[in-house]
Order: sequence, then structure tokens, then C-alpha cells
Amino acid sequence: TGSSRPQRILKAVQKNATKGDPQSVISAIDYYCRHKEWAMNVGDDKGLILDSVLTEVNPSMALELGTYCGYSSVRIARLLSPNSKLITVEFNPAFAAIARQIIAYAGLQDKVTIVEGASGDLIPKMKERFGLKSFDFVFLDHWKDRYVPDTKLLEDCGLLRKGTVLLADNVICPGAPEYLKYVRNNPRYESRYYPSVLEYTKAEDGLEKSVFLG
Ligand SMILES: O=C(NCCCCCn1ccc2cnccc21)c1cc(-c2ccc(F)cc2)cc(O)c1O
Ligand SMILES: [Mg+2]
Repeated sequence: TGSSRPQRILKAVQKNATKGDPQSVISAIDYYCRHKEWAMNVGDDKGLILDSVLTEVNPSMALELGTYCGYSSVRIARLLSPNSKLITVEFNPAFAAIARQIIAYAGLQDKVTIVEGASGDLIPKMKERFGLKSFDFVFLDHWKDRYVPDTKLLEDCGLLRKGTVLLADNVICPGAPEYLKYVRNNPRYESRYYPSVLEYTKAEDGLEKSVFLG
């Protein structure tokens, strides 16, 4: 059988990017997915918004739900301060294996821990597994119907603190309408919508940033 899309993306990184240079890895993936074959990375347009929110938050502990090929893991990890960490959760072992190689190619393997499994199973085990108190930043980019239950789970497991920033991808396309309702009508969150486009297209999409107020 032939290669998978993530395998082809890894090949494009190995061919066109410079080992240890995260920006070249990001550019190689964006070029491939814009000109060769589309893939569900957060992409360069929404990626600039992700970068700016990250720079503002400067998290010590970051969580990503939905690794895929590791594109946004590289975007996040490249901006983390020394000793800051990213935990990224991926459901699909084949995707996780590719992401591990792309993150390592960027030279960011010491900052990123990839955990395989379902968010609903893993979130309740995070405190004990990683000895962490809470997350400073959470990037939601997994199953869109899991955004609300997993946000509630993060609250209930005491993994959010006053000021934790949640950033959700795809709130317009494919859409996360229940999530928008949940965070926008909730006194425990201060939300703001960042309009953008669906990765590598002209279709409308955007990111929702929600600050947990405790
Ligand atoms: O579906 C998307 N992402 C989720 C992929 C599956 C995640 C599975 N998963 C990972 C960790 C994890 C942990 N627990 C449970 C499940 C978990 C997605 C889709 C589109 C898209 C697709 C077609 C189209 F026409 C327009 C847009 C664009 C995006 O940017 C996306 O992110
Ligand atoms: Mg996405």
C-alpha cells in the first residue's frame, strides 16, 4: 500500500527543511500543504494568531489536544522559554509516530511530550503522571465535539488556574458551536474571537481565545 498523507508531509520536511530549524520545518509543511496537498494543520494564517497569543501568555506548561503531524506543536514549542514544556495528546498512533519525527527534526524533542490516547481518558491522569499543578495555556484542536466536555474536565480536574488561556481552532470551520456557546455565556471565562481563514484556503474560520477567571 502507498504512503499516508502524514508520511508524505514528513518526507517534505526531510527534503526541504533544515534539521534543528523550527521555522524551516513550519515553512516546508505550509508550502507542501498549500501547493501539493491540503492537510488539517492550523496553518500559516491562524498560526500567526497562535504565535501572538503564545508570546503574550509565555506559558511554562502548555497542553495541546490534537497533535496530528506536530505542525502546531512545533509552532508552540519554538516560542516556549527554556524549561517550559508542551504536552500534546494524539489519539492516532500513526499520526503520533510521524509527529514525533517532525518535532525531533525541528530539534524540539526536549520541550515536547507526545501522549497517545483519548483526551477524556488522559486528562484525569495528567496531574499524577506529569506532577503538574495546572496548565498556563491549552490549544484545542481535536474532535470538535470534545471541546466542551474536555474543557469541563480540565476545570473539574483542577488543571486550569486563574488566567489560564484556552485557544480553540476551527470554531467556524468545521465549527464548534456548542463550545462558543459554552465559553461566551460563561461568567468564568473572558472570550474573544480572532477571525481568520481555514488553513491554506479562503474559507472563513477563526480562533476563540478564552481566559479562565477561576
Ligand atoms: O477534525 C479536525 N481535527 C481533529 C482531527 C481528529 C482529532 C482526533 N484526536 C486527536 C487527539 C485526540 C484526543 N482525544 C480524542 C480525539 C483526538 C480538523 C478538521 C478540519 C477540516 C476538515 C475538513 C474540511 F473540509 C474543513 C476543515 C480542519 C482542522 O483544522 C481540524 O483540526
Ligand atoms: Mg484544526
